[in-house]
Amino acid sequence: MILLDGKKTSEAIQSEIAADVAEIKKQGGKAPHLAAILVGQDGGSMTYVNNKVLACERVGFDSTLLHYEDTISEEELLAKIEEINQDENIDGLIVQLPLPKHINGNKVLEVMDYKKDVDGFHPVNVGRMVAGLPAYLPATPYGIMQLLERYNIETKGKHCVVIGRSNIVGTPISILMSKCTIPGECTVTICHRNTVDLAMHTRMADILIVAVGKPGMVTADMVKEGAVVIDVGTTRVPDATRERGWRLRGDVDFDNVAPKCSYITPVPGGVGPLTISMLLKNTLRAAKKEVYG
Ligand SMILES: Nc1nc2c(c(=O)[nH]1)N[C@@H](CN(C=O)c1ccc(C(=O)N[C@@H](CCC(=O)O)C(=O)O)cc1)CN2
Ligand SMILES: [Mg+2]
Repeated sequence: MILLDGKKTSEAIQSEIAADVAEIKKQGGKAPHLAAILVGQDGGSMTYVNNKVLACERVGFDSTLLHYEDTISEEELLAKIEEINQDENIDGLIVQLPLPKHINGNKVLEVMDYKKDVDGFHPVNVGRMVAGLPAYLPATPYGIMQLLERYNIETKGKHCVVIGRSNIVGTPISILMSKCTIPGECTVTICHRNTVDLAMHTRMADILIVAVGKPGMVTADMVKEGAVVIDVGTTRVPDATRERGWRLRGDVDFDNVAPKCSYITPVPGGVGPLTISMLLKNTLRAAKKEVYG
């Protein structure tokens, strides 16, 4: 069994990005600039956004963090986004999810300039990804593709089973894995809450990607011998032995599943760190006008 080291891969990608930024600056260009909007005080979201800002500093990007109270109205938030759309200094914009219930996430995405949508969530980027046109790919699926590529994992002709159909992970990764690109060329099955006999499907998976948010839901009996298992779950579960009172758990029962796998991602240290690196990569692509000219 080989552990897919997301931390190491993420560091390698960030070094490549930093070298690219240094070259841009050497040529007299300006640093890529990411703006991040955070609404409210959710602990996980604050950690992720802070980590994004720190990662920007590490690779030499400029960043702007806009943190609003969860009392901000939808109208005010949309107006802020319009402002950033017009700001020529800012290359990429993300709105950290989840948003408070009184704000319509779809409206927020649609008001964003799709050319700055470095999360790849705007319908234009989603549509272009499906059509196989240049687009910003959502960071987590993009990170999974990087892991498969950098570990030279064969995907062509394999059966990939995805559990979860979210717009952030499950749906886009299932599309990317089915495309005629490498990684890709898989036969893909998407499973969700209404799938009958989930284990029957997962046991057929050569590549199993789990993005549900239910700690330990994939048990050893659900996994084929030699499968590649990608665990996207990162749920905070209570743990009195830790100073902070919790630890992260993935969707896969790692201890019992790992011995059956050819490759597996740990949690933490698997897919999560790549989410941040691929956001940086998209921001660099935005600054270089690689996607939209
Ligand atoms: N606007 C967005 N919102 C959300 C996204 C996203 O891509 N764009 N994805 C997730 C959260 N997320 C980034 O935003 C994210 C999740 C996990 C990690 C990560 O590094 N996880 C580490 C552990 C970190 C920890 O100790 O808490 C790991 O798995 O090893 C980074 C980013 C939902 N919202
Ligand atoms: Mg994630």
